[in-house]
Amino acid sequence: EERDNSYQWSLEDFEIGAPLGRGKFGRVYLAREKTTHYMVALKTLFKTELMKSRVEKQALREIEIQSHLRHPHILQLLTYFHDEKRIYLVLEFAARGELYKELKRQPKERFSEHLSAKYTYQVADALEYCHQNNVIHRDIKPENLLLTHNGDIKLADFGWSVHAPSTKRNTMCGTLDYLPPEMVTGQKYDIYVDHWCLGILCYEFLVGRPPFLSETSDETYAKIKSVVIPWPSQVTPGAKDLISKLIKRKSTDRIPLDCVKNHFWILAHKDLPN
Ligand SMILES: Cn1ncc2ncnc(NCCc3cnc(NC(=O)Nc4cccc(C(F)(F)F)c4)s3)c21
Repeated sequence: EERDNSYQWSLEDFEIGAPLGRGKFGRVYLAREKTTHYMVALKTLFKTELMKSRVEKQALREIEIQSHLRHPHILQLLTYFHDEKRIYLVLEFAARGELYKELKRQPKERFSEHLSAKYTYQVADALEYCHQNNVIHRDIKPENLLLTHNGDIKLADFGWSVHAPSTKRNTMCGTLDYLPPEMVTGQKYDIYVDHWCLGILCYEFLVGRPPFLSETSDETYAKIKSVVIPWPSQVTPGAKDLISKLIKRKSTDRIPLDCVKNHFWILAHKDLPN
């Protein structure tokens, strides 16, 4: 039977498969839509958990933001529904899973210049599209990047995204390593927070750990505010040039995303065979 847009999806429409991951608020399962056998990722969010952490508005904002974004490197929110206990996000399935697991699987837990440039390019492309739609992702890190069966990037989890500009705090403590100075000091911030995170991300791809990683969060904060980047030998001059142009204290000094996509180091490495 035809399903028009008013069709109400429910759990009965899906066969639930293996768990794909777990988060604070619920789990992600591989699932198959019964009539088309289309594979999806089904993310469950427990309403009680969302209410306890007072993030239910955020869930609605994510659904609102995600349902208007369409881009090859953004994980698509296909639809959503809820029952008395949970909200369900029906997401595009990224068959090669979480990028950070791929990073840890690498011989020296870091990517080649080719993969680092390819992934940095694809994230920049997705962020440029988000910013054109006035959306700041705010939570760019390897844990929020997924890989398709072709090995292409899907930017996921808009659970923390907001419309620019904003002063909303990233109240849930994830890793501090990706926080830019303006968010650490609670100032107003804008789309350029994503540029900072892209620089941290590119560094982590090449080195295997973020530049300000420290034993304690106080040390991490201090390093973020100092913006002193350690440069291990494997970071080539081209990569250092790009990263240094993104990890800038003054948000408006961070180069635009189209300059990232056209940077000589990106162009020299993004299309090379592995
Ligand atoms: C692991 N894995 N492997 C393959 C694969 N394919 C697709 N997806 C996967 N995983 C799910 C990726 C996500 C996409 N969007 C998300 N969105 C979210 O988690 N939102 C969210 C969370 C907590 C709190 C809030 C709230 F309420 F505060 F807003 C919102 S998670 C896959």
